[in-house]
Amino acid sequence: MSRREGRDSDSRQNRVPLKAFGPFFKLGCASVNQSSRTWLETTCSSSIIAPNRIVLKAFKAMKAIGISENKAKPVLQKLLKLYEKNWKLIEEENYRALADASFEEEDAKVSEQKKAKIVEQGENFEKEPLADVEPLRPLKRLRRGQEVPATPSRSNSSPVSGASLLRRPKLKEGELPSTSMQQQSQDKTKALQLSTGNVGADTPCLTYNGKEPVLPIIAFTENSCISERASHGVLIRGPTVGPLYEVSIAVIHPGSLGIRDSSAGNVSMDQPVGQEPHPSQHISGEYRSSEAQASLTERSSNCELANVPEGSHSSLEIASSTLGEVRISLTCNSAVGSPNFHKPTLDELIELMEQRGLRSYKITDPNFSVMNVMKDVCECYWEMATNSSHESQERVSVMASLDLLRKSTAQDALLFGGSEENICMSSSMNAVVCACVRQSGKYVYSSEGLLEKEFLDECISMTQDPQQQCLLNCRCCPLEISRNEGIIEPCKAFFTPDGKGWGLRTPEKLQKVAFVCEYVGEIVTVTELYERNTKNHNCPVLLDPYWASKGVPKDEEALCLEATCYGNVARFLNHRCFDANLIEIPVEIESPEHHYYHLAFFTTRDVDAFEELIWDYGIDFDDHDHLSNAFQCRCGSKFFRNMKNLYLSIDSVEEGQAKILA
Ligand SMILES: C[S@@+](CC[C@H](N)C(=O)[O-])C[C@H]1O[C@@H](n2cnc3c(N)ncnc32)[C@H](O)[C@@H]1O
Repeated sequence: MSRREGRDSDSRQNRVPLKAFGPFFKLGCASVNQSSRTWLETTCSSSIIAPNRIVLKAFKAMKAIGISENKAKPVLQKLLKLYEKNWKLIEEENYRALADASFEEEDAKVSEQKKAKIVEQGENFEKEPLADVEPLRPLKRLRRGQEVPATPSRSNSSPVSGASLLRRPKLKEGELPSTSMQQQSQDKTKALQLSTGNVGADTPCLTYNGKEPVLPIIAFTENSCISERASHGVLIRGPTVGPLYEVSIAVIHPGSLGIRDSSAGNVSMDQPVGQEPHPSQHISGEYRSSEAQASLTERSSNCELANVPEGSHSSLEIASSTLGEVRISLTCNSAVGSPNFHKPTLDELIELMEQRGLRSYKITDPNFSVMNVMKDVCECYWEMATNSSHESQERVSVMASLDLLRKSTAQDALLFGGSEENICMSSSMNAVVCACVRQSGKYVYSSEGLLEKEFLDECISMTQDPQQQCLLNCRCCPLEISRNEGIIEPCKAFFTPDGKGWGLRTPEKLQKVAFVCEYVGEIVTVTELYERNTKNHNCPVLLDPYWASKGVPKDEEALCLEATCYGNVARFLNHRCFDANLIEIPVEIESPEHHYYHLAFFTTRDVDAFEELIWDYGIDFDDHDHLSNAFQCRCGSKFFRNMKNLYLSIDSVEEGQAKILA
């Protein structure tokens, strides 16, 4: 298994398997299929239920949480019809669906009553003197088509011209004031506890006096706290009275999670059955790396707005795959017209879901996090989109992956010390820092993230004619030129006069920075290298620069180049301490991940004709544990590192020279 594969499988293992969270997504905060999405709208006849033991058991369970048989019965009928009499679904989680649906039903009734009352009282309120009017923060924006009011600062008490003013409600004794943002945030915390059914006896409960819409505060019911419910559902209340507001719902944008884009996904409000969603309610995913950096708070505040039409929708769909196989949605009780509606922030929502996950589903994994789950979900349908034969999905996923590739390679190349204009993109998988992009290199992707036609044609012809393989690489790189035009030819092996065995030289004078040749050899693991136990080692070169930086280096994983048995002329290059006339430079050709590279030799200074070509092996001659101890250095450099063998070395050099002269 390659190093890359190894890492991928590791990360897969660390992933929380999605199916483990099945129930978590299915109820309360998420639904998984079309039928459950619209179950509240379904009607059915009462003849479905027979008063048998199973039914009585359901009623008993409802009674235990304060729902009378009379109330539970019609709801159960609907559910049975919807679930096609599948009792298993109804019995799940101690009749969770039935409980939730009963509450919804009840809320809807209360809402109707409240609605009438609020309208009536609102009319009276209009007649009160303006002196008492305190400006309140208007909801974010009025509905499309209405004028958008300027947003007054909360500290500024003077009303902003043209803004619609909302009134602060008068609080009854014992009620929580909501005059400061801090107070609101405390309220939110409490409200969050409330909505998960986790409330202490002394938990205050904000009530509504029925006069005006109040400051947005997270989900409270009017007369009773949500805590009275046994339900654990995430509840977002939308306004059902007064003007229709466009409020920001905590939409989790897959692309803003810093992960691969769930390109096929949509974010939309539920629509009544049979109705197409309005295009404005869809937010198509598009990966933006800058968004990926954004904090959670920023992300939530950047969310696009979704319409919450009056008196409708029990479910807010956060994300879905195009074909609807996967859906994540929030239960949204907009049937109850609570002017106390407060848009939950993403953090609040996550906290709530985590509490829910930990409590209701007894998740014991300390690393459980909703964001991880979301990430998994998005990754899952990313994969679905990638594998799907659906044309648009394919196109989107290809675009996204190219975009990712482009960004990551460009960023990596910059990390490698290049500048943007120096990034060579003349290969589909390549982003190397080199000057050739200035001469002929072009960016191979169009602005839409699609491959340039010319490049595509080139790739196709290369596939059809393997002889053209080299076209994939950057044809202006010295390495490619040398392959095609044979720069290596002038280098000749010769027997050195100073006891180093064979060496390499060129009959031509070489300019400084000239490319000389590539180091070619067998690719073996470090373990294999040691196992070979080659006595007369050529200098093995480690090919993975991150080998040691990834924790404990593993010899069986790290790859290196070994030229003892197979290689090119570079195998005759001898070592010189420090001031060698060649330098080895790693060059990326095919690898997009910067782990493996080719090794190219360039001159560090002008080199005379027939001067030996030498490079610094970079070995530590005092390190007796390693292969470097295999020979005694005779380079004769004044920066000689093999001090222990200094005299031996000089003797040998002189001896060798004497031999040659003779
Ligand atoms: C890559 S090979 C170079 C070609 C080698 N001289 C030959 O005849 O095949 C490396 C080997 O050359 C010898 N060698 C290279 N540089 C040397 C140096 N500075 N002093 C002594 N021996 C050297 C060592 O035996 C070393 O293991």
